[in-house]
Amino acid sequence: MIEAVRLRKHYGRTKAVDDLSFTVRPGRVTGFLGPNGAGKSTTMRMILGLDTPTGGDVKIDGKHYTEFKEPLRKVGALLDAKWVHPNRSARAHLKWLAVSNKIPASRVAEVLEIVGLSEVAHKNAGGFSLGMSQRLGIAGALLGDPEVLLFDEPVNGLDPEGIVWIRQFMHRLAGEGRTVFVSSHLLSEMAQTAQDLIVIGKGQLISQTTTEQFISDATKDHVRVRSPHAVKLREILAADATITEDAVDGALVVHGIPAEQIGEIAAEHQIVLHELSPQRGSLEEAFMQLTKESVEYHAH
Ligand SMILES: Nc1ncnc2c1ncn2[C@@H]1O[C@H](COP(=O)(O)OP(=O)(O)OP(=O)(O)O)[C@@H](O)[C@H]1O
Repeated sequence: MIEAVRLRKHYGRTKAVDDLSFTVRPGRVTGFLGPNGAGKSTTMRMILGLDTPTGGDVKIDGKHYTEFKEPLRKVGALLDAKWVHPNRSARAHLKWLAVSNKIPASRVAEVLEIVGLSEVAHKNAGGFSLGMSQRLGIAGALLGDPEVLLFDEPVNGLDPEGIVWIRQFMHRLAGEGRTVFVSSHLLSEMAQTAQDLIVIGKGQLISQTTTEQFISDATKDHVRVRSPHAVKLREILAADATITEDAVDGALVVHGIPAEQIGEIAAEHQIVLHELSPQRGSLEEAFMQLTKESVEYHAH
Protein backbone atom coordinates (compact mmCIF):
# COMPACT_ATOMS: atom_id res chain seq x y z
CA MET A 1 0.00 0.00 0.00
CA ILE A 2 1.23 3.49 -0.88
CA GLU A 3 -0.05 6.39 1.17
CA ALA A 4 0.56 10.05 0.40
CA VAL A 5 -0.53 12.62 2.95
CA ARG A 6 -0.60 16.30 2.05
CA LEU A 7 2.41 15.76 -0.19
CA ARG A 8 4.02 18.89 -1.64
CA LYS A 9 6.95 19.60 -3.94
CA HIS A 10 7.72 23.15 -4.97
CA TYR A 11 10.42 24.17 -7.44
CA GLY A 12 10.76 27.90 -6.82
CA ARG A 13 7.32 29.23 -7.66
CA THR A 14 6.21 26.09 -9.45
CA LYS A 15 3.98 23.92 -7.29
CA ALA A 16 4.71 20.61 -9.01
CA VAL A 17 2.82 18.72 -6.29
CA ASP A 18 0.47 20.63 -4.06
CA ASP A 19 -1.17 19.17 -0.97
CA LEU A 20 -1.75 15.78 -2.56
CA SER A 21 -3.23 12.91 -0.53
CA PHE A 22 -4.10 9.48 -1.91
CA THR A 23 -3.93 5.76 -1.20
CA VAL A 24 -2.89 3.04 -3.63
CA ARG A 25 -4.34 -0.31 -2.54
CA PRO A 26 -2.83 -3.78 -2.94
CA GLY A 27 -4.43 -6.31 -5.28
CA ARG A 28 -5.49 -3.67 -7.78
CA VAL A 29 -4.01 -1.90 -10.78
CA THR A 30 -4.23 1.81 -10.00
CA GLY A 31 -3.85 4.23 -12.89
CA PHE A 32 -2.19 7.59 -12.27
CA LEU A 33 -3.57 10.15 -14.71
CA GLY A 34 -3.10 13.84 -15.25
CA PRO A 35 -2.39 16.27 -18.07
CA ASN A 36 1.21 17.07 -19.02
CA GLY A 37 3.04 18.71 -16.16
CA ALA A 38 0.40 17.64 -13.61
CA GLY A 39 3.06 16.28 -11.26
CA LYS A 40 2.91 12.52 -11.89
CA SER A 41 6.63 11.91 -12.35
CA THR A 42 7.49 14.18 -9.44
CA THR A 43 5.09 12.22 -7.23
CA MET A 44 6.60 8.91 -8.33
CA ARG A 45 10.11 10.19 -7.65
CA MET A 46 9.07 11.21 -4.14
CA ILE A 47 7.57 7.77 -3.50
CA LEU A 48 10.96 6.33 -4.45
CA GLY A 49 12.95 8.75 -2.34
CA LEU A 50 14.56 10.33 -5.42
CA ASP A 51 13.08 13.73 -4.58
CA THR A 52 12.55 15.15 -1.12
CA PRO A 53 9.07 16.54 -0.48
CA THR A 54 8.78 20.23 0.36
CA GLY A 55 6.08 19.15 2.78
CA GLY A 56 3.81 16.25 3.68
CA ASP A 57 4.77 12.64 3.44
CA VAL A 58 4.56 9.52 1.33
CA LYS A 59 5.08 6.03 2.71
CA ILE A 60 5.04 2.46 1.46
CA ASP A 61 3.48 0.11 4.00
CA GLY A 62 4.16 2.69 6.67
CA LYS A 63 7.82 3.31 5.82
CA HIS A 64 9.75 5.77 3.70
CA TYR A 65 11.41 4.14 0.69
CA THR A 66 14.83 5.02 2.04
CA GLU A 67 14.11 3.05 5.23
CA PHE A 68 14.08 -0.27 3.37
CA LYS A 69 17.46 -1.98 3.61
CA GLU A 70 16.98 -3.86 0.35
CA PRO A 71 14.42 -1.66 -1.39
CA LEU A 72 14.17 -3.71 -4.61
CA ARG A 73 12.68 -6.52 -2.55
CA LYS A 74 9.86 -4.23 -1.45
CA VAL A 75 9.36 -1.88 -4.37
CA GLY A 76 10.09 -2.35 -8.06
CA ALA A 77 9.98 0.65 -10.36
CA LEU A 78 10.25 1.50 -14.01
CA LEU A 79 10.73 5.23 -14.31
CA ASP A 80 12.97 5.74 -17.29
CA ALA A 81 13.39 2.80 -19.64
CA LYS A 82 16.58 4.19 -21.14
CA TRP A 83 18.29 4.23 -17.78
CA VAL A 84 20.83 1.51 -18.51
CA HIS A 85 24.54 1.46 -19.19
CA PRO A 86 24.60 1.43 -23.03
CA ASN A 87 27.60 -0.91 -23.24
CA ARG A 88 26.27 -3.45 -20.78
CA SER A 89 24.34 -6.47 -21.89
CA ALA A 90 20.79 -6.87 -20.61
CA ARG A 91 21.96 -9.77 -18.45
CA ALA A 92 24.94 -7.85 -17.04
CA HIS A 93 22.71 -4.88 -16.26
CA LEU A 94 20.29 -7.07 -14.30
CA LYS A 95 23.11 -8.93 -12.54
CA TRP A 96 24.59 -5.64 -11.40
CA LEU A 97 21.17 -4.56 -10.08
CA ALA A 98 20.68 -7.92 -8.36
CA VAL A 99 24.07 -7.93 -6.64
CA SER A 100 23.61 -4.40 -5.33
CA ASN A 101 20.39 -5.55 -3.65
CA LYS A 102 21.62 -8.95 -2.43
CA ILE A 103 19.30 -10.74 -4.82
CA PRO A 104 20.57 -14.15 -6.05
CA ALA A 105 21.95 -13.99 -9.60
CA SER A 106 19.71 -16.95 -10.52
CA ARG A 107 16.76 -14.59 -10.42
CA VAL A 108 18.14 -12.74 -13.47
CA ALA A 109 17.38 -15.62 -15.85
CA GLU A 110 13.88 -15.88 -14.37
CA VAL A 111 12.97 -12.25 -14.94
CA LEU A 112 14.48 -12.27 -18.44
CA GLU A 113 12.21 -15.20 -19.22
CA ILE A 114 9.16 -13.47 -17.72
CA VAL A 115 9.59 -10.39 -19.95
CA GLY A 116 10.57 -12.40 -23.02
CA LEU A 117 14.16 -11.15 -23.38
CA SER A 118 16.08 -14.41 -22.75
CA GLU A 119 17.23 -14.68 -26.34
CA VAL A 120 18.72 -11.18 -26.49
CA ALA A 121 20.08 -11.17 -22.94
CA HIS A 122 23.69 -11.14 -24.20
CA LYS A 123 23.16 -8.07 -26.41
CA ASN A 124 24.11 -4.54 -25.43
CA ALA A 125 21.13 -2.79 -23.88
CA GLY A 126 22.21 0.44 -25.59
CA GLY A 127 21.10 -1.00 -28.92
CA PHE A 128 17.65 -2.03 -27.71
CA SER A 129 14.50 -0.54 -29.21
CA LEU A 130 12.32 1.45 -26.81
CA GLY A 131 9.96 -1.52 -26.52
CA MET A 132 12.81 -3.86 -25.58
CA SER A 133 14.16 -1.28 -23.14
CA GLN A 134 10.73 -1.11 -21.52
CA ARG A 135 10.78 -4.87 -21.08
CA LEU A 136 14.28 -4.71 -19.62
CA GLY A 137 13.15 -1.97 -17.23
CA ILE A 138 10.22 -4.14 -16.17
CA ALA A 139 12.59 -7.09 -15.65
CA GLY A 140 14.64 -4.85 -13.35
CA ALA A 141 11.51 -3.87 -11.44
CA LEU A 142 10.65 -7.55 -10.93
CA LEU A 143 14.08 -8.68 -9.75
CA GLY A 144 13.35 -8.52 -6.06
CA ASP A 145 9.87 -10.06 -6.44
CA PRO A 146 8.48 -6.90 -4.82
CA GLU A 147 5.01 -6.37 -3.35
CA VAL A 148 4.77 -2.87 -4.75
CA LEU A 149 5.36 -1.92 -8.38
CA LEU A 150 5.54 1.54 -9.92
CA PHE A 151 5.51 2.06 -13.66
CA ASP A 152 5.85 5.51 -15.25
CA GLU A 153 4.41 5.40 -18.78
CA PRO A 154 5.25 1.72 -19.30
CA VAL A 155 3.50 1.31 -22.64
CA ASN A 156 5.43 4.13 -24.33
CA GLY A 157 7.08 2.72 -27.41
CA LEU A 158 5.40 -0.68 -27.21
CA ASP A 159 3.69 -2.16 -30.25
CA PRO A 160 0.07 -3.38 -29.90
CA GLU A 161 1.21 -6.87 -28.92
CA GLY A 162 3.50 -5.38 -26.26
CA ILE A 163 0.64 -3.22 -24.97
CA VAL A 164 -1.64 -6.22 -24.57
CA TRP A 165 1.20 -8.15 -22.95
CA ILE A 166 1.80 -5.43 -20.35
CA ARG A 167 -1.90 -5.05 -19.62
CA GLN A 168 -2.28 -8.75 -18.91
CA PHE A 169 0.97 -8.73 -17.00
CA MET A 170 -0.19 -5.95 -14.69
CA HIS A 171 -3.45 -7.75 -14.05
CA ARG A 172 -1.46 -10.83 -13.14
CA LEU A 173 0.74 -8.87 -10.73
CA ALA A 174 -2.30 -7.31 -9.07
CA GLY A 175 -4.01 -10.70 -9.00
CA GLU A 176 -1.09 -11.97 -6.94
CA GLY A 177 -1.97 -9.34 -4.36
CA ARG A 178 0.67 -6.78 -5.30
CA THR A 179 0.19 -3.03 -5.37
CA VAL A 180 0.50 -1.84 -8.98
CA PHE A 181 0.68 1.91 -9.62
CA VAL A 182 0.97 2.97 -13.24
CA SER A 183 0.98 6.33 -14.96
CA SER A 184 -0.01 6.67 -18.58
CA HIS A 185 -1.15 9.15 -21.17
CA LEU A 186 -3.01 6.51 -23.12
CA LEU A 187 -6.46 6.83 -21.66
CA SER A 188 -8.24 4.14 -23.62
CA GLU A 189 -5.44 1.82 -22.60
CA MET A 190 -5.77 2.89 -18.95
CA ALA A 191 -9.53 2.31 -19.07
CA GLN A 192 -8.82 -1.34 -19.87
CA THR A 193 -5.88 -1.73 -17.50
CA ALA A 194 -6.65 0.15 -14.31
CA GLN A 195 -9.36 -0.83 -11.83
CA ASP A 196 -8.78 2.28 -9.71
CA LEU A 197 -7.74 5.77 -10.74
CA ILE A 198 -5.95 8.65 -9.14
CA VAL A 199 -6.37 11.72 -11.29
CA ILE A 200 -4.38 14.86 -10.64
CA GLY A 201 -4.13 18.30 -12.22
CA LYS A 202 -1.69 21.10 -11.38
CA GLY A 203 -0.28 19.00 -8.58
CA GLN A 204 -3.65 18.56 -6.86
CA LEU A 205 -6.01 15.62 -6.50
CA ILE A 206 -8.96 15.79 -8.89
CA SER A 207 -10.37 12.37 -8.22
CA GLN A 208 -9.60 9.07 -6.53
CA THR A 209 -12.11 6.42 -7.38
CA THR A 210 -12.71 3.27 -9.41
CA THR A 211 -12.36 3.59 -13.18
CA GLU A 212 -16.01 2.65 -13.55
CA GLN A 213 -17.20 5.32 -11.14
CA PHE A 214 -14.90 7.96 -12.64
CA ILE A 215 -16.39 7.48 -16.07
CA SER A 216 -20.00 7.38 -14.92
CA ASP A 217 -19.59 10.46 -12.70
CA ALA A 218 -18.06 12.61 -15.40
CA THR A 219 -19.97 11.57 -18.48
CA LYS A 220 -23.61 11.19 -19.33
CA ASP A 221 -24.89 7.92 -20.67
CA HIS A 222 -27.07 8.22 -23.72
CA VAL A 223 -28.84 6.06 -26.26
CA ARG A 224 -28.39 6.02 -30.01
CA VAL A 225 -31.57 5.36 -31.94
CA ARG A 226 -32.03 4.94 -35.68
CA SER A 227 -35.45 4.59 -37.19
CA PRO A 228 -37.09 5.16 -40.59
CA HIS A 229 -39.66 7.12 -38.56
CA ALA A 230 -37.14 9.22 -36.68
CA VAL A 231 -39.16 12.43 -36.95
CA LYS A 232 -42.23 10.88 -35.33
CA LEU A 233 -40.19 9.12 -32.65
CA ARG A 234 -38.34 12.31 -31.85
CA GLU A 235 -41.63 14.16 -31.32
CA ILE A 236 -42.87 11.48 -28.94
CA LEU A 237 -39.64 11.26 -26.94
CA ALA A 238 -39.05 15.01 -26.79
CA ALA A 239 -41.45 15.43 -23.87
CA ASP A 240 -39.14 13.50 -21.52
CA ALA A 241 -35.68 13.63 -23.10
CA THR A 242 -33.05 15.87 -24.57
CA ILE A 243 -32.46 14.79 -28.13
CA THR A 244 -29.79 15.71 -30.63
CA GLU A 245 -28.82 14.21 -33.95
CA ASP A 246 -25.58 12.43 -34.75
CA ALA A 247 -23.94 14.61 -37.41
CA VAL A 248 -22.49 11.60 -39.20
CA ASP A 249 -25.45 9.28 -39.71
CA GLY A 250 -28.45 11.26 -38.44
CA ALA A 251 -29.14 8.84 -35.54
CA LEU A 252 -31.07 10.30 -32.63
CA VAL A 253 -28.90 10.78 -29.55
CA VAL A 254 -31.24 10.55 -26.58
CA HIS A 255 -30.34 11.73 -23.08
CA GLY A 256 -32.70 11.10 -20.21
CA ILE A 257 -34.59 7.93 -21.17
CA PRO A 258 -33.08 4.45 -20.85
CA ALA A 259 -32.88 2.20 -23.92
CA GLU A 260 -35.49 -0.25 -22.58
CA GLN A 261 -38.09 2.48 -22.22
CA ILE A 262 -37.35 3.88 -25.67
CA GLY A 263 -37.89 0.38 -27.07
CA GLU A 264 -41.22 0.08 -25.28
CA ILE A 265 -42.41 3.51 -26.41
CA ALA A 266 -41.45 2.69 -30.01
CA ALA A 267 -43.35 -0.62 -29.82
CA GLU A 268 -46.40 1.12 -28.39
CA HIS A 269 -46.47 3.48 -31.37
CA GLN A 270 -45.55 0.73 -33.85
CA ILE A 271 -42.36 2.52 -34.81
CA VAL A 272 -39.70 0.35 -36.45
CA LEU A 273 -36.21 0.69 -34.98
CA HIS A 274 -33.01 -0.05 -36.89
CA GLU A 275 -30.75 0.63 -33.93
CA LEU A 276 -31.21 1.02 -30.20
CA SER A 277 -27.86 1.13 -28.48
CA PRO A 278 -27.01 2.40 -25.00
CA GLN A 279 -23.72 4.36 -25.08
CA ARG A 280 -21.35 4.71 -22.16
CA GLY A 281 -19.00 7.64 -21.76
CA SER A 282 -15.34 6.97 -22.35
CA LEU A 283 -12.42 7.59 -20.05
CA GLU A 284 -11.22 10.21 -22.55
CA GLU A 285 -14.47 12.16 -22.20
CA ALA A 286 -14.41 11.88 -18.42
CA PHE A 287 -10.79 12.93 -18.26
CA MET A 288 -11.26 15.97 -20.53
CA GLN A 289 -14.34 16.98 -18.55
CA LEU A 290 -12.65 16.77 -15.17
CA THR A 291 -9.23 18.13 -16.05
CA LYS A 292 -10.23 20.99 -18.32
CA GLU A 293 -9.57 23.52 -15.56
CA SER A 294 -6.15 22.04 -14.83
CA VAL A 295 -4.56 21.71 -18.25
CA GLU A 296 -1.47 23.89 -18.37
CA TYR A 297 -1.02 23.96 -22.13
CA HIS A 298 -4.04 24.18 -24.41
CA ALA A 299 -4.01 23.77 -28.16
CA HIS A 300 -5.97 26.57 -29.78
N1 LIG B 1 13.56 19.49 -11.47
C1 LIG B 1 12.61 20.37 -11.73
N2 LIG B 1 12.85 21.71 -11.65
C2 LIG B 1 11.89 22.61 -11.88
N3 LIG B 1 10.62 22.29 -12.24
C3 LIG B 1 10.31 21.00 -12.34
C4 LIG B 1 11.28 19.96 -12.09
N4 LIG B 1 10.66 18.76 -12.26
C5 LIG B 1 9.39 19.03 -12.60
N5 LIG B 1 9.17 20.36 -12.65
C6 LIG B 1 7.88 21.02 -12.96
O1 LIG B 1 6.91 20.45 -12.12
C7 LIG B 1 5.68 20.27 -12.82
C8 LIG B 1 5.28 18.80 -12.75
O2 LIG B 1 6.15 18.02 -13.57
P1 LIG B 1 6.08 16.45 -13.71
O3 LIG B 1 7.16 16.02 -14.64
O4 LIG B 1 6.02 15.82 -12.39
O5 LIG B 1 4.67 16.26 -14.40
P2 LIG B 1 4.05 15.00 -15.17
O6 LIG B 1 2.63 14.94 -14.72
O7 LIG B 1 4.90 13.81 -14.96
O8 LIG B 1 4.13 15.47 -16.67
P3 LIG B 1 4.26 14.62 -18.02
O9 LIG B 1 2.97 13.89 -18.17
O10 LIG B 1 4.42 15.70 -19.04
O11 LIG B 1 5.45 13.74 -17.88
C9 LIG B 1 5.89 20.81 -14.22
O12 LIG B 1 5.43 22.15 -14.26
C10 LIG B 1 7.39 20.74 -14.38
O13 LIG B 1 7.84 21.74 -15.29
